[in-house]
Amino acid sequence: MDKRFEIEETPLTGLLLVKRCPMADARGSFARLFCAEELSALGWKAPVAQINESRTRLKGTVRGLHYQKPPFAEMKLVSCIEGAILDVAVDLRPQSPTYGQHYAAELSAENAGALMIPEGFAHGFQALSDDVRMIYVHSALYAAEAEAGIDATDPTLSIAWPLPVAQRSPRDCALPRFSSFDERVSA
Ligand SMILES: Cc1cn([C@H]2C[C@H](O)[C@@H](COP(=O)(O)OP(=O)(O)O[C@H]3O[C@H](C)C(=O)[C@H](O)[C@H]3O)O2)c(=O)[nH]c1=O
Repeated sequence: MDKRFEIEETPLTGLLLVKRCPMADARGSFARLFCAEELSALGWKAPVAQINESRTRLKGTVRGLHYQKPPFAEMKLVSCIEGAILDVAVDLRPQSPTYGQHYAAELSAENAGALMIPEGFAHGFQALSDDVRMIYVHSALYAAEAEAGIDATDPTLSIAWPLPVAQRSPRDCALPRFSSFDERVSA
C-alpha cells in the first residue's frame, strides 16, 4: 500500500501528527484527507461518524478547547486545508502520565498537517492567518448534551498562543478553568 501520510509521534501517547503526502502532477495535486486502512493501523478504531468543516475569518481567533463527555467521547482527525493555525490538544485522561499537559503544532494548507487526537483530549486552535478552513473527521456523532470544554486562556494550561486573542465565541469565553475540570467526565 502506498503511504498517503507521514506520521510523527508526540510526547502525549496516542496523539499523532499526520502529514498528508499530496501526489503532484502537471495539473496540480491530489491528497487523501482520511484513510481507514492506514489510520486504523495507528489507532483509529471506529467508523467515521461525522465530517465537519469550520471556516474562521479573522487571524488571531481562538476556537476551543472542546471535548465530548463519555459516552460521546470521540477521536478526531483535525486537518487545516486553508491558511494556517496553531493546533492544541490537552491530555485529560486521568490515568495518563501526561495528564494536564498539552501539545501544540502549526498546521497549514502549506505543510499539509493534521492531528489525530484520541478520546480524552480537549482540542482547540488559534488562526494564524485570515480565512482558515478546517476539516474534522469524528469517530462519534455530535452530542450537544455531552459538549464540554476548558478555557483556552487558562494560565494553568500555559498555552502560548502566538497572537493576541482576536475573537472567541461567548461559549468559549465562559468555559471553566482546568482547576475545576472533573476527571470523572473524561474517557
Ligand atoms: C462540533 C459541532 C457543532 N455543531 C454546531 C453547534 C453550534 O451551533 C455550531 C458551532 O459549534 P461550535 O461553536 O462548537 O464550533 P467550534 O467552536 O468551531 O468547535 C469545534 O471546534 C473545536 C476546536 C473542536 O475541536 C470541536 O470539534 C468543535 O467543537 O455548530 C454541530 O451542529 N455539529 C458539530 O459537530
